[in-house]
Amino acid sequence: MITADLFAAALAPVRQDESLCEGAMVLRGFALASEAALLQALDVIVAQAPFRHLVTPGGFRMSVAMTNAGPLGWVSDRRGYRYDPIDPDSGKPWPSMPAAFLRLAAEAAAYAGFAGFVPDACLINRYEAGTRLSLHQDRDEHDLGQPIVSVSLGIPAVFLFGGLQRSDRAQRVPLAHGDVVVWGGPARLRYHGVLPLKPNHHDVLGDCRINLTFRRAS
Ligand SMILES: O=C(O)CCC(=O)C(=O)O
Ligand SMILES: [Fe+2]
Repeated sequence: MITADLFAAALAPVRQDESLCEGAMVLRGFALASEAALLQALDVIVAQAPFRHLVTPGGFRMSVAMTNAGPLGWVSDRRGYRYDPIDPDSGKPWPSMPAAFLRLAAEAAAYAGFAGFVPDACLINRYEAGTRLSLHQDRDEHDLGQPIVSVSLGIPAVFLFGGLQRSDRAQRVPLAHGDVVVWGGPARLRYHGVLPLKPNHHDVLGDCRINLTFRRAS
């Protein structure tokens, strides 16, 4: 039955997942199936909590513009980094976590081996040409047993995925619209960042890249 097998192989969805290390995976195109729902939900969030440039505790304006959805939002100011249920710009709770966000995050986490992921924070980053995110660890979350799920939308970027020490050599991972990266378990505290974006254009999102990172903050 060679022919039938060939047909089955041709019809199976093409998934090209890449392992970055134990506990970390790139799921190519994983978010494409829910693209329309994600973008619609994003519009609702940004209307309620517009993108803004936060200030680091050291007093520098971050080049990435940020907002949040969910019960907790990540904020930075002169007092430090923290999760806060209130948007400091509006004085109101952050926009609620859309169902399409929750579902995608849970599905991607489960696919990468982290079943039962229920994020309570989605940090939304907007990058333009030249914007970068320097190497850092995501370590403000209470339960480091839960993974991070990161969804790339819009123009491409090069993601840096390093080791457990800042000085460890980082892998350069090109990320395109719809790609999802999941890291947890032994990879949860790996340093990571984003190289300065090259000017580019995306049909739906224009000249920017939007990244959603789902976290269990509490
Ligand atoms: O934009 C990305 O791909 C990574 C974002 C990130 O590391 C973060 O928001 O902590
Ligand atoms: Fe991060």
